[in-house]
Amino acid sequence: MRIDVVTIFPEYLEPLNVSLVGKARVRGTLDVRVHDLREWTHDRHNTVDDTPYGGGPGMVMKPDVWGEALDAVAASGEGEGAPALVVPTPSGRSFTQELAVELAAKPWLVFAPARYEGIDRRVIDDYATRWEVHEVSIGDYVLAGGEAAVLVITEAVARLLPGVLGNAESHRDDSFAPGAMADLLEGPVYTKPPVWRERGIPEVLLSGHHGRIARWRRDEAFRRTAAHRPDLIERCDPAAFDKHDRAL
Ligand SMILES: COc1cc(COC(=O)c2cn[nH]c2)cc(-c2cccnc2)c1
Repeated sequence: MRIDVVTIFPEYLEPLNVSLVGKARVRGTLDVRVHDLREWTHDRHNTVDDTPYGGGPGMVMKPDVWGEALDAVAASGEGEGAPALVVPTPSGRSFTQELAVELAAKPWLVFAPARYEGIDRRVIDDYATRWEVHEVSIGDYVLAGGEAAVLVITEAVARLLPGVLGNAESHRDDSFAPGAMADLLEGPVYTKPPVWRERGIPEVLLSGHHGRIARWRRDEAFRRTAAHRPDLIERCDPAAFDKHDRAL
């Protein structure tokens, strides 16, 4: 997968050089290119924003600068097919594991994190005639810029790419992974030492009885989900629980 990010804060994307995404880049599984939007300005102050038509607070990012930048990114990928443009915004489609899976199947993502009040609408309207466009929200709050959202989306997508997660970290039983049972939150996890600050481990986990352990984990996940995200319970398919139990 190729990922391009156009931003006025390239240093904000430094975390893409470390950990999971960093290793995937070294291995060649991911080709990540970060571009400074100001490269495509032509004035002395490298201006990327201007006052909003219709008045109102804040500034809007200029369409001409974004257009030149995205055209340059497009030109650098001639023959690689059209990318999907991903614009993090509070007014976008909620980013979920399902959308992460959808984006992980794309060969090329171009991220356009905005600052200020956003990007002139005509940029998205123009690119939507040539590229797939995903306006994506990572949550119901307003950030000063979309760069943090690019880090979140990139990590959630990268870990789904083949070979990116080591054997130790498996996403097979991910919370939110498509599939009725897996829409539960993760239950509690434990590791050595067996006693820590006078706290032991739930007996069932030491029993070696895999069926009982799986049922206990399912029940704990259900309990946690009911407490923190009852909305996810409604999406579960009871038949999947029976199937899960029958497989124990
Ligand atoms: C593309 O337009 C944007 C993008 C962003 C940055 O992304 C987020 O905040 C976000 C992404 N998921 N959840 C939050 C911020 C605004 C904005 C809106 C109103 C006032 N101030 C700023 C507009």
